[in-house]
Amino acid sequence: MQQLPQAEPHQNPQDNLADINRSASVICRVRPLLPHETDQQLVFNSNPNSYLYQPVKNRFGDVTLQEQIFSFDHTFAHTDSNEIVYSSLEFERLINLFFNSGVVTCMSFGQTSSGKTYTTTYLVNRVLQDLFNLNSENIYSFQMQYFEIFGEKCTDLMTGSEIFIKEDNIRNIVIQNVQTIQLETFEQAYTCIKQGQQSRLQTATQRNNHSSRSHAVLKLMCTNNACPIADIGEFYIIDLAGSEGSGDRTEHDRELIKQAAAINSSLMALKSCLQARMVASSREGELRYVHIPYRNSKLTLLLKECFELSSIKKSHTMIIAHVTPCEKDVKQSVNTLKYVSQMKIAVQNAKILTVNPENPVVWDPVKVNQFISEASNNRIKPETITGEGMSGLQLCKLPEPEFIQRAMTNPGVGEKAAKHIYLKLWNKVIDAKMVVRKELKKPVMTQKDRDLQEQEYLQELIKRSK
Ligand SMILES: Nc1ncnc2c1ncn2[C@@H]1O[C@H](COP(=O)(O)OP(=O)(O)OP(=O)(O)O)[C@@H](O)[C@H]1O
Repeated sequence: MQQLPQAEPHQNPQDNLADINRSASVICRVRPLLPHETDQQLVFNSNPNSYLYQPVKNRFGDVTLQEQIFSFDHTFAHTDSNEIVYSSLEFERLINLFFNSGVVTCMSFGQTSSGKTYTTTYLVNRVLQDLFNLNSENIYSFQMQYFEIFGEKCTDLMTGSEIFIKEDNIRNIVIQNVQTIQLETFEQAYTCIKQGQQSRLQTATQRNNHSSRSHAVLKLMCTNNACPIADIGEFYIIDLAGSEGSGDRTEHDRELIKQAAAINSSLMALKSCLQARMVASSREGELRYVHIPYRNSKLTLLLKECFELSSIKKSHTMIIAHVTPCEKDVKQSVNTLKYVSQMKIAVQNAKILTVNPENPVVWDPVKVNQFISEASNNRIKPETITGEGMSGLQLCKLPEPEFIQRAMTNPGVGEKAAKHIYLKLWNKVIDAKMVVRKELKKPVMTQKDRDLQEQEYLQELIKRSK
């Protein structure tokens, strides 16, 4: 068979990585051949794109390698170590976003035995190390939740109890019955995670002696002790269960077939959301609003923020596509690369919403107090509801009975009046949502529009200088 061209030397991805705020990056990692795969041909090359060499037979029976190219923000060859992956992807920037109330999601995607757990385990340890190293002045406190999703069933990996992933009344995702662990040192966090990993659903399959049969989600949270009203930062590190092609399942028993079906169906839901997200991004104007079916699985419900066309939160989603270098896995590898590289196109066109000051969710404590005073004609003292101060998001998260009870501590304020103020707040939330919908339908600015705007701006400057 034809020789595979040599992998290009490792490159610095700095310029390739997408903007860290409100965006995403797509990465590809190829693992090396394993000792039992020495009879397999390496069919990958990488950097700066991923080239896949698909073996094809011509009519004379000769096998040649046909090149396919996929575009990623960064690719790692089979020779790159875990530390090269970690340092090249500039996790420090993601940690900074997390410290600044952002939502970071890093997920490993790919077929069974492609190296997802190998990469994720290392990333988790390095992120935890850096969290504590970068927090030497104890400005931040960290908490973690660690759970697995198997089909529609979610289990806390620390306690073994069933947990529930749901949407609350302001469409935030909440996880009920999960244990939140306060993290004090790297060593304690490391021990907790090791313990959780041992509880994860794993089975020996024909492709992997320790195949993960569930999606493992580590959710790290960060509170800013210097600024209690700052939103909590969230950092999700997700080791997805591997997809299995028919060739990977020939020796499966009943239980394994059931597991494979559950894995493949939730990955299918994830792929549908990625696809819908891409369609939405590639459209303009009225057609831009596309339904993203994130409620179709617990996994996609949890990842809702990653598919949002627009959000007021700063976020970054990193998807690491894992592939094996083997010739026999080409079909599955093409599938993985195709789906994940779509996300790059989607993200390039992501829309950043202008912050609507009328949206209670973005209010600062001063604006919150002003609203309570004005809406109640000064009958309610704001501090009776907000204590030492509350952001708008915190106010919206206050359960209705609690809000009413606090408001009624003011003389002369009855239940009806308290409820009225609560409804006024919620009307504002709903009005803000309608504005978002309208904004999404606005056409996205083309390069031509931007050039025109630039020209007008220059002319204006010239006029003023005269
Ligand atoms: N980059 C790498 N370098 C060396 N060995 C690797 C690398 N990536 C994976 N491996 C090895 O390949 C095997 C399969 O890896 P791993 O269990 O991480 O796959 P996986 O994608 O998580 O599989 P599954 O979806 O079945 O859980 C393991 O023995 C692992 O040590």
